[in-house]
Amino acid sequence: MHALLDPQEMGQADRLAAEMGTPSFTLMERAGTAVADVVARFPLPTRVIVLCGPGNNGGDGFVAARVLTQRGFRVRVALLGERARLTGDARRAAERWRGTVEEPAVLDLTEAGVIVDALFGAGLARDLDGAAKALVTRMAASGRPIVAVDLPSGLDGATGKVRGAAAQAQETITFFRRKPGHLLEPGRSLCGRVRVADIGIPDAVLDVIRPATSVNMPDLWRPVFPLPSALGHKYDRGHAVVVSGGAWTCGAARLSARGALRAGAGLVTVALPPDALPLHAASYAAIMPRPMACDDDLAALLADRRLGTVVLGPGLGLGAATRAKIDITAPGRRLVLDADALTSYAGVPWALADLAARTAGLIITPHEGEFARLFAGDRAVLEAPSKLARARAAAARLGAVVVLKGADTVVAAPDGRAAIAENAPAYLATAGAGDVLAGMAGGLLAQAMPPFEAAAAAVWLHGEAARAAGPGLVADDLPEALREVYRRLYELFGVR
Ligand SMILES: NC(=O)C1=CN([C@@H]2O[C@H](COP(=O)(O)OP(=O)(O)OC[C@H]3O[C@@H](n4cnc5c(N)ncnc54)[C@H](OP(=O)(O)O)[C@@H]3O)[C@@H](O)[C@H]2O)[C@@H](O)CC1
Ligand SMILES: Nc1ncnc2c1ncn2[C@@H]1O[C@H](COP(=O)(O)OP(=O)(O)O)[C@@H](O)[C@H]1O
Ligand SMILES: [K+]
Repeated sequence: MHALLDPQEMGQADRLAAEMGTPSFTLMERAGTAVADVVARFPLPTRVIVLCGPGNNGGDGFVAARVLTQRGFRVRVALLGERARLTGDARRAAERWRGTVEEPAVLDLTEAGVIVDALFGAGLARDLDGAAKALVTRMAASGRPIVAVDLPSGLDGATGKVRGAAAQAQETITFFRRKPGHLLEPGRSLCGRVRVADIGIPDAVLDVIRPATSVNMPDLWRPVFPLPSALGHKYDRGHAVVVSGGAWTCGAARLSARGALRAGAGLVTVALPPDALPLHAASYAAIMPRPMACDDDLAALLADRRLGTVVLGPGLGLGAATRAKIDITAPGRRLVLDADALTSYAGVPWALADLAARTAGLIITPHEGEFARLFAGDRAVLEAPSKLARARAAAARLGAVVVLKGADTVVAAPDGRAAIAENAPAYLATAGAGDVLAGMAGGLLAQAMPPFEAAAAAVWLHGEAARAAGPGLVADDLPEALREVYRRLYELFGVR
């Protein structure tokens, strides 16, 4: 699993590594050397300025400065704070640096060919202000390439938020595993290219730490991903239902239905108002339209308990009529709720929690606007410290899997597991893309994937489909592009 460690967990990894035989100063030596390796890609005789902070991030900077000097670079080192106040490993690293330690104020940062930002990393404890903020602001204004040690200083590794100030890095070198702040915006953008250095912390520490957050990658959901079997048939591959709006708004449900089919659902039924029939029939011949002139028709259709998975929301309209359809559908079924379905619960998340308890599994797929509307007034959720924490709090509140969308889509489960996506290209933000995603999640849920894994797989596949379709994509391209993505995924999973 591509685990992500928050700063506390990273500290634990550090301590466990020491218990398993690798002293923390050895880790610092390796970390600083790894930073030097990255900086050494700049050509000799590049002038390097290393800005060290008062803690171990600064210690890494001292090590990097020493190694770079040995390799022939011209290195100047400045320390934020007093040298006499350095302690522990950082003090030892500073003692091994034989050159001058300057005041940051005397340096012209624009003279640097590259700046090493070793001011603050995992130990950032509060917003930058005073001299620290001024130095980071100067560094940002220098226009020089910056290599950040662990994190751009001022970026919070747990949240991806900027605390006071942070300078755009060209590259960031972090250690052992990435942190959530490397993936959550604006952190991801600020880090530039992120490299992960192996500094000798054994993977076995993860068995103790058991991190709950990971990058959304296939290894997260591979064990439960539905692969077609030679002995199987379409009825083994799940039956998803998409509930459609009328003729004027049914494009959204058409996209969802196509997403569900291409994600591998064996059958997709669309419950639709009669005026939407020609449009759905023209969309995919493979979908099965069923008339839904009134709620009783929906109830009659769902009397067939094999229709166990339902997608509701895209283009469905707001308010009581939509809530009524959701009420009819929920008991004992797996549901994906998106768009209008979510806004129909604006400000009453507890009603959605009640509903979730009646389902056999619920995934919700809000974008930030829908999320804010749904949880309006719920400060514990809306004011949680990061997008990751908000999604987790929401999942716990609802007893549902929450897909909080965006460039850094977070999937969170009520049990605390969470995954952050990093594969969605910016051009995925286009009308209807979310409708396809909801359908794909429904398609995977129908194939008996558990809700967290179904949601995570849908998000990853959706991002890959966008990349496969390429720039200029419209939402209609996404289900088609899934064929290529599945072909590659099957290869990866060894399916012939
Ligand atoms: N864990 C590992 O396995 C490994 C970790 N390694 C490295 O250690 C780094 C973490 O080191 P760290 O814990 O010493 O914290 P660090 O980022 O240097 O900052 C703490 C210092 O900053 C200060 N300070 C904080 N906020 C401030 C503010 N807003 N404004 C001003 N000052 C502020 C704070 O002062 P205080 O809060 O005590 O007043 C303290 O002096 C990690 O990022 C990685 O580079 C590697 O060596 C390899 C192995
Ligand atoms: N900047 C971005 N980079 C990558 N993906 C994005 C970005 N912004 C939004 N997305 C993705 O685009 C999709 C848009 O969905 P949504 O907002 O529901 O649109 P719609 O309602 O039109 O379908 C989501 O999957 C979201 O994660
Ligand atoms: K840093």
